[in-house]
Amino acid sequence: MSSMKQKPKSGAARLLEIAGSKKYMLSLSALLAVLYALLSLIPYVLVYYILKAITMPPVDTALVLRYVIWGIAAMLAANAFLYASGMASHTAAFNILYELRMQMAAKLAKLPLGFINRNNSGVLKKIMADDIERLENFVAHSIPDLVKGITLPVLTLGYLFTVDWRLASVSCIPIVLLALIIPIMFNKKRLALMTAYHRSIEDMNTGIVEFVRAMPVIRIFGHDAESFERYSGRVDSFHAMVTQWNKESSPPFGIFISFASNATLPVLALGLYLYFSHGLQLSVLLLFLLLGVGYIRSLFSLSSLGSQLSVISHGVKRLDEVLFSEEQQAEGTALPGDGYDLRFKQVTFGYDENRTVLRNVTFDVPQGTVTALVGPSGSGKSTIAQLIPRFWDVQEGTVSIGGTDVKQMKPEALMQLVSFVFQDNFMFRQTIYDNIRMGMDKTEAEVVAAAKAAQCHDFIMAMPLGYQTLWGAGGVHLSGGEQQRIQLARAILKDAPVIVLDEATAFSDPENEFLIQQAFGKLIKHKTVVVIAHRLSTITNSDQIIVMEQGQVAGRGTHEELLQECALYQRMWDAHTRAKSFVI
Ligand SMILES: Nc1ncnc2c1ncn2[C@@H]1O[C@H](COP(=O)(O)OP(=O)(O)OP(=O)(O)O)[C@@H](O)[C@H]1O
Repeated sequence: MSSMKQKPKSGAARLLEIAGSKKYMLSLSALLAVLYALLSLIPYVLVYYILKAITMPPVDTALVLRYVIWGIAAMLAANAFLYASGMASHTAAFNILYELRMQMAAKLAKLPLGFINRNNSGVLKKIMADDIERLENFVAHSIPDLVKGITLPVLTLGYLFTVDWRLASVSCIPIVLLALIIPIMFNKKRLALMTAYHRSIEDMNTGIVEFVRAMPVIRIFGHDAESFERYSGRVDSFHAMVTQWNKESSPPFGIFISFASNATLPVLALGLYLYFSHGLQLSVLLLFLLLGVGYIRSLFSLSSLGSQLSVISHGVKRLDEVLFSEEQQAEGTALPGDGYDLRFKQVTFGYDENRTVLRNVTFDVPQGTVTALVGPSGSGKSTIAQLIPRFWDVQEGTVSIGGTDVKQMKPEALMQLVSFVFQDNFMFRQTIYDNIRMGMDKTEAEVVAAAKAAQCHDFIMAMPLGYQTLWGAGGVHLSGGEQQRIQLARAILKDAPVIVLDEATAFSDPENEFLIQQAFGKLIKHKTVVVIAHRLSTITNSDQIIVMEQGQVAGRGTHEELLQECALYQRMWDAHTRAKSFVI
């Protein structure tokens, strides 16, 4: 399989490159498909000999019987070869699927974690499961079909030319037609249309999923499917695309289908003429009526191969976008340095080359202190947070903990150092106990102590099997606030010296606010903490507040200092106090 560093090929070339990794298996499958094609012709040829024998008395019954036996034997052998060819191509296909999935998994492990967050799990699942699965179709079916589709007509027509060149020439009409139509069907314009068509199917599917997810909001605001533009727009554009596709592809395809379906007529017309006026043998005429059009079926499968390939290539393109995307820089080997001071030094970062999101950001978070990040939406707070556990790598400057650049640190050591409390509460389908322990090397007493500190113990004990209750099993339900506290229990158990926390996680649920604040207090005690703040009142006591504005540090200090010195902070504080006095 190709090196991850080269630029990927595209279309059929890339498909063949992928298939090429199991060359021998596929060559075997192709060879067996050729043998199938050869043997599957024999019964027809024997029927011709039988007809010849019985139309020319005296009939040699022993010979006819021999022909019948050979015919049956050839038919059985042909099917055995077809089976073996399918087995070989399927074995190759499943091996390729396995390898690609392993490559994808290995690649995902090397990509920045932020890449996985950005491409939501649904998209990655689609690539790893559906797009790779489609390749099975190409390798296991399309390649043998292609071999059969070419070999069978060539062998058939080759043989027919040895019997009667005039009728054989007329039998070639469908092939000539296909040769003329294929370049028209698959010209650049149609290929582009085909790609647009598949993209429009995907857009529509995404629109459908969004529509279903957004149903409560849509209903509350009194909308329906038509007024939900993202849905209706996509359905409309799919409809327009199908109409255009039909308009463009129907004429050439229609011509081919109607000629190919009536291919018997010219053979029959010429055959009858030759039979009545040039003494053509009846057996020859029947042979051509059987074989002269019999090979057309395999041409039909060839004609649909093009559109199948386009669907598969589209999926492989998406797969390659992951397989060839830039990996995180080589893993560091350094162990954490002294202490847990966190330092951003002249950090510049953008998610892509075209747009800088953080510009020259410098600040220190001394060990054991709390720093709050505030600023308008989109100012870069979450981006700063994500750079600490190296979800992304900075383009310029350094992020260091205890004096060691996080890029130089051993990834496992960095992960030990930092707890990142996400906004999404992710629960695994396993017991509550394992959901807290998360594979960490901790004792049961430690797990329970963490659950108690996070104010989870009581509601866990009220569940049917306590800590051993399976999350996701029927009837097990936890409120949003309870799930947040489980998340805090995980972080407390991990006991990492650096904590990155999205304030929304800690305080978003008013009912649980008191309990969550208690858990939060236990979590951050004596830790180096960076908190992304959404409500200013909760962070006025922080040791330090960093005010972000359009990716730059606009102010730094304590609440009182910033009220004196930072105009943006003053405006934010005013807005906050006004909002608090707003009563419905
Ligand atoms: N994964 C991503 N890929 C590309 N751009 C991103 C990504 N995440 C954020 N951005 C962009 O980076 C900029 C800073 O976003 P960021 O989420 O850091 O801001 P924020 O201050 O945390 O905003 P909020 O308070 O709304 O969460 C925004 O313009 C945003 O559109």
